[in-house]
Amino acid sequence: MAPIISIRNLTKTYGNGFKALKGVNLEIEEGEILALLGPNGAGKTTLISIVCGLVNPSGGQVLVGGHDVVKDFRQTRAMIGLVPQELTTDQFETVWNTVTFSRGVHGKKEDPAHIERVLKDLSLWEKRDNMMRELSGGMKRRVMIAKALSYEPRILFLDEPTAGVDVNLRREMWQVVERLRQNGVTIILTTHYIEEAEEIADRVGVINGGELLLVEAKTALMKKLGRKELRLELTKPMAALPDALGTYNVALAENGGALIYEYQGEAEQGRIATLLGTLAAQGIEYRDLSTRQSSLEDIFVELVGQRA
Ligand SMILES: Nc1ncnc2c1ncn2[C@@H]1O[C@H](COP(=O)(O)OP(=O)(O)OP(=O)(O)O)[C@@H](O)[C@H]1O
Repeated sequence: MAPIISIRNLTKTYGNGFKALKGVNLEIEEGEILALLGPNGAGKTTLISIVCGLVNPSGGQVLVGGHDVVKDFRQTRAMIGLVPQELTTDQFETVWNTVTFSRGVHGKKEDPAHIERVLKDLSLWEKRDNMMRELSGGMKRRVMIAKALSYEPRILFLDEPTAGVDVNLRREMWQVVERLRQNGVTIILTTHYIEEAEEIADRVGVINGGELLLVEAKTALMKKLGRKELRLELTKPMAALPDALGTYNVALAENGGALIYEYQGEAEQGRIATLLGTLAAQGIEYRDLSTRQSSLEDIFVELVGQRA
């Protein structure tokens, strides 16, 4: 199947000479959820803005549904819903009108049944006659999504959908995204929260300094780059590592009270049994044992050299 979005050798140099994108290649399949991670100024918003036709590329090409975003702007824009970071609604308008107007602005003919479905899906139906200013922050964000869905886009861009919202609201938003995916909408979201990408994305792209460092299925990424740690709580603390453990990637922690073996991939995992055998042979006893997998956050820090 042809990808719904195809980005080829995309570059963007702003008027002041700043290179915000340096040759980005990316294909996005219909129905997937892609999370774009990157520190401030990485180029995420620039990339989204070009795909949405709001910023002109300096070089390369973007196809949406097979159409060029510059030449066939109308067709491509109609396929995309964009939920920006800032809340942009009239505070004295009702929820119903806000969402209905948005459909009209995008040139679609009235369809109250569709608006009703969208509002119900986003748990906004009870609030349809309330004014925007009467809503909580989380509800306002959901109205922003409803506005984007009002004209039935096949692709939805969410620019930092949960920036600054509390944990409960964040979880609620993730459920909304999951429901949208079940309806077949392709979703691209930018986020600073690694946990968010870990929770809801199928694939993760990491952008830094205008370059897409990698884009990979989340599970494959965790498998490939993720490290594991085996931790043994020792019965008797050790002052130093015995020579017999010299060939293993082990270290002492907690003033010699714990032994940590860091490993990556199946081969190193296979050495756990030998390591435990060596410990037994040395008379080193432990009272507890646990393993921990490095998170996407650890992987990100390693790639980008800083936190998201
Ligand atoms: N109109 C502009 N003129 C000049 N430079 C710009 C312009 N817009 C963005 N930039 C620069 O391009 C770089 C990428 O910006 P962009 O907004 O795409 O980053 P981002 O990854 O979305 O960051 P954030 O996470 O902070 O939103 C930044 O260094 C920014 O200062």
